Amino acid sequence: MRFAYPDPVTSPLLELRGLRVRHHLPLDDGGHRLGDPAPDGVDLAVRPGEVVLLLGPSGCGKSTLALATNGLVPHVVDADVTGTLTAGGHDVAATRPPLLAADVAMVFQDPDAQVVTGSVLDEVCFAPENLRRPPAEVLARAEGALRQVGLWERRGDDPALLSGGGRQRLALACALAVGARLLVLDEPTANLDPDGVEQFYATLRSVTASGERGVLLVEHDLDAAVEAADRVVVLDAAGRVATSGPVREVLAGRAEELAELGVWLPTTTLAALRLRAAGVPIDPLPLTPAELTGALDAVSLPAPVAVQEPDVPPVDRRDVVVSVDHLTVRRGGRTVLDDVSLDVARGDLLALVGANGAGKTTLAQLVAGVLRPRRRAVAGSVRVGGLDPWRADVRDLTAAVGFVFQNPEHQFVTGRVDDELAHGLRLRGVPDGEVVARVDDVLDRFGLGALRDRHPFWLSGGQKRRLSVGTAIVCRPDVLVLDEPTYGQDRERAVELLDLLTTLHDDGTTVVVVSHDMQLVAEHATRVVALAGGRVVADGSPAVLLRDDAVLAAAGLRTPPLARATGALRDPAWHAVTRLADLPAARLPAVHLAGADA
Ligand SMILES: Nc1ncnc2c1ncn2[C@@H]1O[C@H](COP(=O)(O)OP(=O)(O)OP(=O)(O)O)[C@@H](O)[C@H]1O
Ligand SMILES: Nc1ncnc2c1ncn2[C@@H]1O[C@H](COP(=O)(O)OP(=O)(O)OP(=O)(O)O)[C@@H](O)[C@H]1O
Repeated sequence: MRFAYPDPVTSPLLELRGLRVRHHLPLDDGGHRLGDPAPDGVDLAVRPGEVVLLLGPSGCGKSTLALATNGLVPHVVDADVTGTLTAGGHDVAATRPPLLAADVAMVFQDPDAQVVTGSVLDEVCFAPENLRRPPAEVLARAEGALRQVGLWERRGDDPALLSGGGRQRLALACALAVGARLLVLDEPTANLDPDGVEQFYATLRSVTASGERGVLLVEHDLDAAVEAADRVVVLDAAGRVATSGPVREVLAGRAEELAELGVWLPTTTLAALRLRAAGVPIDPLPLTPAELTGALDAVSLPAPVAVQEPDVPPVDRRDVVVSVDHLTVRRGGRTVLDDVSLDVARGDLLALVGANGAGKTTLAQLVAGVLRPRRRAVAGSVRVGGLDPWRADVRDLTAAVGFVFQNPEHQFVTGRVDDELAHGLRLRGVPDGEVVARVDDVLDRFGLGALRDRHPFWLSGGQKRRLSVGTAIVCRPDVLVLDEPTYGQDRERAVELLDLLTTLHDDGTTVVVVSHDMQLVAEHATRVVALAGGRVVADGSPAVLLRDDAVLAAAGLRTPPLARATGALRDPAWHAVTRLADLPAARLPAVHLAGADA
């Protein structure tokens, strides 16, 4: 018998057998105890030319698995790892992370975690230089990668001065420039605008087209991912493989099962599930808007439940809680807000939308007083609940306005989850008994009770996000400003979070939320303001605005998936349907399919 060498063309680029990871949780005496396993006994393979999508509820071990592929777990993050793991042809357990760098390129869930240099171009050159590629090749690779993600024009800038989406694009460019055969991407589109998401998937297709490279993709937002992925592996809450197989077979074929696990499904699949439950015969389930249009055109449809007011009533001046008056702001030598005037009325649930770098975060932070500009850099003014947020005392300000950062780690100031929640209340002198009651309530609502003594940095991405929202709502401010609050969340948690925001809003809190998720905006916002190049380019009702192609194009946005599907239907009665809640839902199935039930 001849010895068979592994075939470099067809043998997997990544192969896990029985991978089990238990984090080391430090104890006060300097020792550690072991956390629960996540992932737990996972088998998975990525072959050349394939995009494999890894799904599962928050905390099930997706990021840990991703970090294990290049040895960061356990070489940098302490953990017990069992099972076997081969990546890019290396036995990872026996290889130090730097030696894997040429063959395994990674984009972390938190793009800030990987920035090491002072300029965008240097950042992209860094890895290929370290791999000792010739200078001309390094530059050519860097230019190619930066053009692919739309950052070539900003190559001279400091990465710290990019917007959140800009930093995410940079992290992707760095991974591409390495030229590794295996790419491991952990939520790479979470901060990208819809154009960026489209570009990202086009890039992914070109990366795998030659059949030599493969991708492991951890992603919550499936509306775009379904068209690019070949196979799916779904983990359950305990970190075990719940199901795996070709995308269509798993996401459409086992949709009900996945919804029950709390895993995202494409919006169109969710819509079809709801319609099926209301007696509309749709089989098989669609994965894309075009497939949903086709399925609905083939059956006779009941009337939709049109419940959304198409027009936003004019703002009543007596009820203005946030007022932005002719605000112009310069940052890093650029005008990032340009004569913005905006009144937010009590009771608005306002979504601030726009392309990466449009100025959303800057505006949100100025309103919340998190960013206090230098006099020379700003013209115009902001008032929140009668206060000037740039000069007000912090204690007064936290009662008026709460803020949730785009990157949750930017706001943690204590060493324990429960202290983090109590911090703002103690600062304001709230009595101890009430602090305990309010903290327990938030821990409970966000499923963080078992993690109350954990250091905030040792949480999963989704758990950090929930904690950051918790710290803002525990103070019960009149106005709550949130920058991308659902990124990194599984479906169940995102729905819960939005239900909670809707409840707070119904109870009288004014909510301003920055979001790239147009479906989420369609479902929950009562008003949408679109920014482009630092200017307000549209202000109105989601039902109207999110269908207006001219406005969406001007703001670099896209029609949300459900509106895209219904807008193309032959039956015009359905053209106004933008939300899952607009669908007839006579008999909702046991699984809670969306948080927007009217
Ligand atoms: N550095 C760490 N130290 C200790 N425990 C950790 C650390 N990072 C993650 N964990 C824990 O390990 C488990 C798996 O976390 P992981 O980040 O892999 O989950 P995930 O599936 O990526 O979640 P999410 O979708 O919320 O990002 C969680 O229970 C988390 O609290
Ligand atoms: N600290 C800073 N110093 C200088 N310029 C900055 C700073 N932070 C952001 N900018 C620049 O201001 C502009 C607007 O950034 P901002 O973060 O407000 O955009 P955004 O609309 O929130 O984008 P994203 O969707 O990517 O989060 C961008 O050109 C960005 O590069």
